[in-house]
Amino acid sequence: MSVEAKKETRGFQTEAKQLLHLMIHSLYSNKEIFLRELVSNASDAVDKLRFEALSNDSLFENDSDLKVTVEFDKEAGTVTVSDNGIGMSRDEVIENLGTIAKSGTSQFFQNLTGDQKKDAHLIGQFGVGFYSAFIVAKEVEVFTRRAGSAASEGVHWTCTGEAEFTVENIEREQRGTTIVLHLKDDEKDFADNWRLRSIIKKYSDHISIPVTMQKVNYDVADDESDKPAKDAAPEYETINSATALWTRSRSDVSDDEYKEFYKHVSHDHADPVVWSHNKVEGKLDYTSLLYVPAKAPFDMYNRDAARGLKLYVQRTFIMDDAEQFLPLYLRFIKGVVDSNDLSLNVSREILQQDPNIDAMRSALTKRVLDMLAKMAKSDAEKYATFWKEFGQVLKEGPAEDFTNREKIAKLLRFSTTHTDKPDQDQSLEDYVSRMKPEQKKIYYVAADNFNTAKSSPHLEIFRKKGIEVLLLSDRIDEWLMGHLVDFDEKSFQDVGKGALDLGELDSEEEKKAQEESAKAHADLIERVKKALDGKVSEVRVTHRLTDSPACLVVSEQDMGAQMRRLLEQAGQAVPESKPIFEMNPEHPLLRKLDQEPDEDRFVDLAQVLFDQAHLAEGGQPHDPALYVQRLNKLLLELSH
Ligand SMILES: Nc1ncnc2c1ncn2[C@@H]1O[C@H](COP(=O)(O)OP(=O)(O)OP(=O)(O)O)[C@@H](O)[C@H]1O
Repeated sequence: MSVEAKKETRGFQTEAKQLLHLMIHSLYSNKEIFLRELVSNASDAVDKLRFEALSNDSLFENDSDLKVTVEFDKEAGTVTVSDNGIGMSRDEVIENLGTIAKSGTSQFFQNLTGDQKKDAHLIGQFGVGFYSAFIVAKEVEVFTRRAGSAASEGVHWTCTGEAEFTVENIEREQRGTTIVLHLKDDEKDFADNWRLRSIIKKYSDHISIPVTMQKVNYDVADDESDKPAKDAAPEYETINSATALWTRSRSDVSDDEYKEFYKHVSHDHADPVVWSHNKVEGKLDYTSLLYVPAKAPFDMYNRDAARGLKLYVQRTFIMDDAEQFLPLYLRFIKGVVDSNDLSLNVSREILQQDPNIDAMRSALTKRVLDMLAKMAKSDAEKYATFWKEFGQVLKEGPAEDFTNREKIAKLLRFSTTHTDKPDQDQSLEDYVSRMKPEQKKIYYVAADNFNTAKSSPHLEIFRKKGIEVLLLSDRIDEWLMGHLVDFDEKSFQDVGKGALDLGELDSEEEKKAQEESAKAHADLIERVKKALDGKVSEVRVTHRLTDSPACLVVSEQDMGAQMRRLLEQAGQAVPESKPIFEMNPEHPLLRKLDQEPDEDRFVDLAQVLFDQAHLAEGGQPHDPALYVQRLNKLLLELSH
């Protein structure tokens, strides 16, 4: 049955056009990567065929010698990459080569700065793929047919890297894909035997199927040696090692090979930061190769974003994004797991139910946590960069993974009053090593941003006594603290919660003085309580303040103030609770208040102090206009 050629010209999606333009310009200094990308895609296509053929042998069409072939024609100025993999249907060609249907694409474009250097870096994180062909080609032709389809359902796609591409149906005997690059005039040097071979060796050695090229004729003069042998039937030879990299022993794989393999599995353009390669034998039999990327992907916080490892069973590719092997808080890890125990027709559903997968998941989780701990120990600078990219995700860990709470806690980094800098670079072990002998708890303050945390009135007594406090300002921090409970047998204490109990950090005299102060100010406490009329649950004198007149505290059982604000912003119902108002009776304003005979002015001043306590912790007065009125009234009286 012949299929109508149906030639059509289509426009690229606008973003694809922009991406193409940007890529051609920003990757100009590393042009040869186009071959890596095309060979990588070809190898993925072969993996997919092998997988689909597990349940439908006929897809091999009597040709199960799976490989990628690279050819060139010096005179015509072309380089051709062919595979006998899964191929594409007409719809798939349009879908895959005419749109960039990736989540995060629009964020990517929002992040572009116009500065070519910075943007080149961004494009690295995005992955360049098929379009990189246009770095060296003025025109790209794709000939393809999906495995299992009729020869008449071949497809021919062409594009000159401008706004449009064409597609038409063609007859194609051979299943799989052939990509022909018509090189730009100044890139014709790529149509060269030795150049192509060395690029394949450099970037595609780890590809597990053979990457072949035509044999060269060594018997002729040097200038002829880059021409294919003139035999009747051309002979091909394999250029790469063609063994799955993870099956090789660690000592046989160079760092560069590990890095190139990472780029193949992750579609990332940048080098990974660290990796861990392990064979496990015994009850379970599997190999894993896990990588930590250098940069967080744009869609790390998108719930639907792809995550997980590439799963192989006895070296046969089974699926991408197998998410059952690692917990969500390690979703940034890339790599491969190859099991000898699973069945070749394993599905996502089966993976979810298999108890062996749980065992692998906890082993792989430990492996990743150990790899991170090792990096933190051996290279603080590297770890700091890692933390900047992925720290927020790791903070989800203690809530998700109770068993590894202690291990994860050791990996956390914080800002603290020890450095008073926004950089999160202090570990809990650092904190504990600096604790005073009498100190029993790890103190923290949580606020909307670093500056509010750092200037929180709750810290005044801690600063005076030289006690270190963690300064938390990430959205997830209070959630994290709710799940950490303790570290090194020391519990965590929010300095804005409950009555301040410094335990042995306060001397007996100090404790006595506090009790006496409370008694001496009983009248003032009553008056303020009346003035604040139902807005607070309690009024008391405090000794946590040295410079501020007053602050707010929530009771031990109540939700922290920062968590409350976050939930309110998200439109969630938050249980009603009133703060405790703590005053510093030694402060001149409080002394003045204590002696204020005019009841109206007393109420105004008490209300202003209450509203200011809200402001100081990054909150809002309940009635900002009324606050301003009261404050102005007091200021005017002052100037009389
Ligand atoms: N040789 C090929 N055979 C079959 N399908 C292919 C081939 N090359 C590309 N494709 C299809 O085109 C899609 C787009 O390829 P492209 O290289 O742009 O992106 P990718 O490989 O998915 O990811 P990345 O851009 O991160 O490399 C692929 O996902 C694949 O479905």
